[in-house]
Amino acid sequence: MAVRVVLVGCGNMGYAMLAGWLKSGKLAPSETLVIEPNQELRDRAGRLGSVVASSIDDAAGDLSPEIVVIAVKPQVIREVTAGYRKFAGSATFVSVAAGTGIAAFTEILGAGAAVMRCMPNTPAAIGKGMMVVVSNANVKEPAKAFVGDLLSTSGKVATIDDESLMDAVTAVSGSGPAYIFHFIECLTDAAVAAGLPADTARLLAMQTVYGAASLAAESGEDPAVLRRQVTSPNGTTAAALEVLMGQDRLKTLVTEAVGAAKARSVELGK
Ligand SMILES: NC(=O)C1=CN([C@@H]2O[C@H](COP(=O)(O)OP(=O)(O)OC[C@H]3O[C@@H](n4cnc5c(N)ncnc54)[C@H](OP(=O)(O)O)[C@@H]3O)[C@@H](O)[C@H]2O)C=CC1
Ligand SMILES: O=C(O)[C@@H]1CCC=N1
Repeated sequence: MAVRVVLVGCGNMGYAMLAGWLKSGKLAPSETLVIEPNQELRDRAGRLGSVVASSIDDAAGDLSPEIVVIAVKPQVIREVTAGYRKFAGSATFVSVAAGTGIAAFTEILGAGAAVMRCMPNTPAAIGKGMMVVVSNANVKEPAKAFVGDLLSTSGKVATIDDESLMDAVTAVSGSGPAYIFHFIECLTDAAVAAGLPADTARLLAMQTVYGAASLAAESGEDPAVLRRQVTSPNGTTAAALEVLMGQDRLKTLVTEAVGAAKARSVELGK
């Protein structure tokens, strides 16, 4: 089968998306070409059945991909993207890099290049990702639909028209899984400090976050209502929430954290 999608960079994010796409069956492994210099990561992609190469120049055959997904670090994105200029006339480029704007890509690929920016997150690997997409005017409807279809296999897809919102998106859903993982770490440590064995502590922390997020998502209920349903007057939850919510402690911390991530996204784009 001909290669339809070239994935450039198969680290944490690239692999998470690739795994999601292939698991869905919407793309055959042989329709994906992974360019990744790191042999271990290349082999990992190869085990999913993707065609792999260490550089685009080493990739065999005449390629005419529909989509080129750029999933390398923002620090190397310009030099790496320049190596794919030859596909700019025919393929749609999809960048998942934090910060780097569409204008940076059209500077490198030419003003007529079709460029989409997507901010995914790592739960994409199990089909539970959040992907936010913005496109330039050169992206044609069929390519937009194909990318949207592909991304939807990795989770929920939202489209925005205002690219400047991408810094905030990155700070919330792009980086967000790390905040939740850290919360699980903290709850686990607190459970151990409260006397539970380590494996029980981990199970309780994980299942509680999973259950609470699932209930919030599936019930569609306002999280504040769900919170109140747990909180008996003068009970245990009220005691804990006084610590977390008193003087808006957690809210202040989360707002500061999201602000720091957003500021860093802006910086990465410079
Ligand atoms: N991790 C996440 O949760 C998210 C990441 N992103 C974005 O995704 C992008 C990738 O991040 P992440 O996956 O975490 O980073 P990783 O470092 O895990 O992955 C990037 C990979 O690209 C490889 N690479 C370097 N140069 C080339 C090249 N010329 N051709 C092909 N591959 C190359 C790197 O190899 P080597 O290490 O050997 O240089 C590395 O394996 C970033 O731009 C980030 O902003 C967006 C949303 C979420
Ligand atoms: O930390 C980062 O810069 C990337 C972007 C969003 C998640 N990871």
